[in-house]
Amino acid sequence: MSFETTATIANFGGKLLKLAHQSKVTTTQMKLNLFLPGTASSSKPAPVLFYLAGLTCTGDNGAEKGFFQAAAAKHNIAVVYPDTSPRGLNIQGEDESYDFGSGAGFYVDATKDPYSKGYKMYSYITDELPSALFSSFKELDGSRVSITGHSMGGHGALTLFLKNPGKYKSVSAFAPISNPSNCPWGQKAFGGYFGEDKKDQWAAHDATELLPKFPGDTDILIDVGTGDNFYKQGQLLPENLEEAAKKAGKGVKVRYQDGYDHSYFFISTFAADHVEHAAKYLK
Ligand SMILES: N[C@@H](CCC(=O)N[C@@H](CS)C(=O)NCC(=O)O)C(=O)O
Repeated sequence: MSFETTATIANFGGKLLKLAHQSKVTTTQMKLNLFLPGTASSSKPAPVLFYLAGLTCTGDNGAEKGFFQAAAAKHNIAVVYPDTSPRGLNIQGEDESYDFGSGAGFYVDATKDPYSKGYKMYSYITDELPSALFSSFKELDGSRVSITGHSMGGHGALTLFLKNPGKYKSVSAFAPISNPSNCPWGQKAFGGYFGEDKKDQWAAHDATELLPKFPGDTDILIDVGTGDNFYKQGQLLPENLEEAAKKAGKGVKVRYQDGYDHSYFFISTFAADHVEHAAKYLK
């Protein structure tokens, strides 16, 4: 599957590519950004960090405001910034709310009509997109891949890692939705994408439920700002994940960052730490 490169932007000694391609699973054109460090070549392919963005975002937010490329260039890591949902499926109501439909795919494969038509972000991110990228860009090393994300994308990073042991070398998250079955954002999304089958379908995409079932130990880095209004409103629930980790004897380090909010000012402050966390496992 071939990509169209719509822009090539010099950045931190490497380049940021703006890409578009046709997706079979979403049935739409999908856009994304790809940062290639200057050192990456077909003879020395770079390991890859996926950054999954949050509600209302596209692949541009992280690339423009996350400040990942500076640290990624230093560690010779490529960064992939996918979109957060299909665009333009013309499902009725798809564009009506900021936390469901467009910009809010939740990194799941919807099973409920009408969203089951193309809201397949789980298959897109875990399978179709990496296969397409690794066959098109020989500068990428598809055997060394890590994942991180913010908010809804933090939920995506955690659940994709926990559901696919061995696929990702490491995971970290910024202000992740850590227990979606128990917060308003998650309940709205899972109800709309899966229906009411909480025991199977909801639990299968909930980091707090998945963590105890993960084979082997984990080393999960999470940052949450204490000034984050969504944290204060109970949308993120990192304590539930910490509690599950404690009970199951798994490694989860949540750093509560004093005074930081939910924005990209928070993400950019700690981006280098998350790239370094991935770099430890991508060497
Ligand atoms: N628009 C929503 C907020 C959504 C929001 O904060 N989204 C986060 C991710 S969950 C984000 O990164 N927004 C885009 C940005 O800050 O660049 C509201 O009005 O409450």
